[in-house]
Amino acid sequence: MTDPVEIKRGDGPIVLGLPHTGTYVPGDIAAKLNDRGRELADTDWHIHTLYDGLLDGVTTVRATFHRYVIDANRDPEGVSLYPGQNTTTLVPLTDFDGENIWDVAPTEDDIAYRAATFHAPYHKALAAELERVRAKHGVAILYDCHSIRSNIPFLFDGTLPDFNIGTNLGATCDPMIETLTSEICSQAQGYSAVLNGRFKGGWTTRHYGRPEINQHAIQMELAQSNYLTAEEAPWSYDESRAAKLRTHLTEILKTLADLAPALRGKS
Ligand SMILES: N=CN[C@@H](CCC(=O)O)C(=O)O
Repeated sequence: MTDPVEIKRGDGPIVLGLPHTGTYVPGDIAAKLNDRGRELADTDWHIHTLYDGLLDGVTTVRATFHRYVIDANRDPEGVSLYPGQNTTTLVPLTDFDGENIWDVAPTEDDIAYRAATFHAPYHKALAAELERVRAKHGVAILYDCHSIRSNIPFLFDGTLPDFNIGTNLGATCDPMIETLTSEICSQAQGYSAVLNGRFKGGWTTRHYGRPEINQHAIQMELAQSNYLTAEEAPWSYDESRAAKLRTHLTEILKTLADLAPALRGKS
């Protein structure tokens, strides 16, 4: 079986989480998806490529499995990310358009198996890397990397801003982290940005973001139109759009890495 998690260790204070860029679906689970589900439309396409090589010393923790197997950015206890609003669940029953993705719906036993086999190893690795980095630097900053189509009426009205920064209303990181990130995004020419808009940070950001122990987390949800040729299959990577976006992502990551020593011991 494909290893559920890929780790690249660096010696710096930043850890990139990549929960949704994996496309691995074991054959027995793929056989239960319907044709629509097998399109894997809700992948954070090419996000690992987009962030590759932007920051020296960065650590990356990447789930190789697809979010339709089990969603690494959802509470393993099954608690909804946005109670009362349309969202997708731990093992999603629908895609982001609210359409059924299964021919054979997952049972409670299926969910428990996938939680133990995929979700838990990913988070064991992510927690261990954050611990390692924090022991070395006295501080760790988790930057959770995401992307999504910019028009999804089932999830939100209108068109999503280009940079969607989530800190669960400031709870998951030191204020300087969200302030500096927001400033860079707002000043990026030709892009729009919002802090804690529709996307406030998923379970990963909320779970690991503990400023009181010098462990900070921030989520970046990018509109896919900024680095894909089109927000539809075949989800092709657009080198020239990506190159432009990468300059701003580099500035964010470098700024956070430079900030990290000042956060050590602040709390
Ligand atoms: N691309 C993925 N988006 C995240 C959004 C989480 C959130 O902030 O609500 C997800 O569904 O896990």
